[in-house]
Amino acid sequence: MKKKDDEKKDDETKKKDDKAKKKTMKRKKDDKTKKRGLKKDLIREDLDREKIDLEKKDDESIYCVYIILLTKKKVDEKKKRLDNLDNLCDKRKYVVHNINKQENLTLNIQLRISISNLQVDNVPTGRFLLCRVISRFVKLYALLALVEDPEGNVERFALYNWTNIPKEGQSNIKSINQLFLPIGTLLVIKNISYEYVTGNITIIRSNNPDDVIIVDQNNKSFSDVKWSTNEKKVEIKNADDFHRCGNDYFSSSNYIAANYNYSNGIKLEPQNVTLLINRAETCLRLYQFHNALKDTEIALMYEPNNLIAAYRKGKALCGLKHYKEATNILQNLHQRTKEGKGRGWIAKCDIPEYTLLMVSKAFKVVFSNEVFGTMISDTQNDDSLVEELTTCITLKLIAEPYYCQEVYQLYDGLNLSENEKIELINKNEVNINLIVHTLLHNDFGLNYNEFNLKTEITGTGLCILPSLFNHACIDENVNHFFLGDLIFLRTNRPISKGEELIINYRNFAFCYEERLVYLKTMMNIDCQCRLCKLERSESQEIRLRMRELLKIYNESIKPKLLESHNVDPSLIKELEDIIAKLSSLRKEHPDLEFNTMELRIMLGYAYRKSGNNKKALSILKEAYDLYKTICLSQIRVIINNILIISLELELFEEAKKWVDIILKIVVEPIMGKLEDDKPEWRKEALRLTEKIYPKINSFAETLEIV
Ligand SMILES: C[S@@+](CC[C@H](N)C(=O)[O-])C[C@H]1O[C@@H](n2cnc3c(N)ncnc32)[C@H](O)[C@@H]1O
Repeated sequence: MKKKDDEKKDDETKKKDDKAKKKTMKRKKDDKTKKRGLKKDLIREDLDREKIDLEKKDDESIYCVYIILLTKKKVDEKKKRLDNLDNLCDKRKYVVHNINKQENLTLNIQLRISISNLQVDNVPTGRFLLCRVISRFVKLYALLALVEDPEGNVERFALYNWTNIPKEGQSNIKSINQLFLPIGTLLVIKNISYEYVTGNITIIRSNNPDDVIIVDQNNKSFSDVKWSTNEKKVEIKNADDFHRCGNDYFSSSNYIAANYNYSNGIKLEPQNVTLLINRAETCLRLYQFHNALKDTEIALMYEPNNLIAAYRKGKALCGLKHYKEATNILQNLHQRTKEGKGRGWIAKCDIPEYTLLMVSKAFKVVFSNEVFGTMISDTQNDDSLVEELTTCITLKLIAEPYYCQEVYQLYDGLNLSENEKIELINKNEVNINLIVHTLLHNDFGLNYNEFNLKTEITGTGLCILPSLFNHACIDENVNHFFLGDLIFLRTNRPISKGEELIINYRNFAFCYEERLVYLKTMMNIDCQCRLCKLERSESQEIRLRMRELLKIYNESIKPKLLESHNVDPSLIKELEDIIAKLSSLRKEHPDLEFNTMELRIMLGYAYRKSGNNKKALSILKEAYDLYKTICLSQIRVIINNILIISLELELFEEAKKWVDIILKIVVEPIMGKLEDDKPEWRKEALRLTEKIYPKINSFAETLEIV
């Protein structure tokens, strides 16, 4: 019975509990509905009002609604302002509050520090950074944005310890979408710490909101400060300007600023493939693989055969660890390029003759007089020069490892897999093997060992952008020329849009076998120039015959001519005979008949030695006419000899004409096309040759040209 009573009691209690539970649930439901109603009301109200008084609300969720609301209202505007940090940031919307007080700005402008003077891991005491926000802030582990200083330096900026839930009773709180932190906000930051985030990526970090002063728009404290980008902004008008500006930042390794400029260009020309693939490269370097992938995919939509876009897409996929997809793309790319030349320069528009394409400062050069303590150069010294260059570059990379990426991006001939290469590039590790191989394929001789010219300083150097030019043994359309450690690249004829820009790596003797050793064995070049094609197509018999004739010249004629005081006329006869035979073997292609070039110079020398200067002169002039459009380096030797003989024959007017010809050959790659009808060019040109080819100046002095 007791048991039954107890059970009854339990039932009643249970019923009461259930009733209470139901009541609580209903109340909760009502609360929720009320809150929803409140939110709806707020949304409705806010749609009508531009500003709401956030400080009055204390419920975090209401702030969230506010942000969503703003997002809805400004969705179009925000789409336009696609920020590159978007992919990294937390997509939930935050309201972040500044809890510091606006300070009275009595800062001494002398204590302002520029971004370029910040040093990693060194807090500059007493100094402050004046900067302005140039990108939207995003909330990641901190609040992140880009800032620029008055000098135009751009850097990442992270604000730590800013609360996103305001504490009760706090005044002076602001949300990131309200009064401060939009693009253009002027900030003063004290106690700045400058750090590496990963690799060589740096960031300005502020740990204490009290160190950040948001300069009121009406505050005139910094009204005298000139902002370099204000001036730039006036100048920048179109996508090309942004492109150029982006490239400038890119070459100084400021990938954030480069990205920012490319993005501005893309806003103006969304279908500009070059801008898209350039921005993709900046994203890759900033480890923003998602963004890089997006850009390359858009670029490939417009230009499905764009190899660079495909290559960068492969790299982005690697970065995202989609290895299978990346391998497919890169293998396909390898297939498409393996018979080609790899990267190179292609004309994007018609380029007129004598256009200066590039003046590039060498990454590093070494000169023969630095290495050997002498001005005299010879072939044995070439290896020592390259060794010295290897040492210098290695030391430079040890001291400044962030330069590794610049050097390692060049072709190295090591056949590393894409991943291995990317890993090496990302590590910034000094790798001697890679440096040696990179130099092997990219070093530039500063002066070639020319026929008996032993008075010039030679040298060798590594140049980054010029290293992307491919080679042709003849018909190169770009000439390159060194002045100190600057390399000048100038077109030597009009170039049409789409044509490849080509240089001649080495103007050495045009003997096929000799060239083949250099091209195939050393440089891994399967040259398809007119000359190489012709030589490949010639029969074995013709080749053997040529070799035989050249052997006779080298072994039994040349040494005798050089050594003997009196030239035996039969030697001259023999030499003429060989020249005639060699020419007849190429009679169908007289313009590609280079085997006789040295022989013709030697014939002129022989006639001069035997006292027949007139004959010597006519032989050399004939040689000049044959090769003047093709072989620049040897042409200088021919003209030198013509000049010497003309002076000996006292043909002064003629000699002056030849001084003009050689002056132009030497200085036009640097100065551009010289106009005959403006005689003042001679003075300028001779000032230049004094430094680079003083031999001409001694001729000019003898002839009293200046
Ligand atoms: C100085 S790099 C030139 C840029 C290189 N194409 C790249 O992708 O970085 C020299 C290398 O380019 C390639 N190259 C240059 N000219 C070439 C040509 N005419 N034919 C084939 N490959 C060439 C060879 O692999 C050579 O070792």
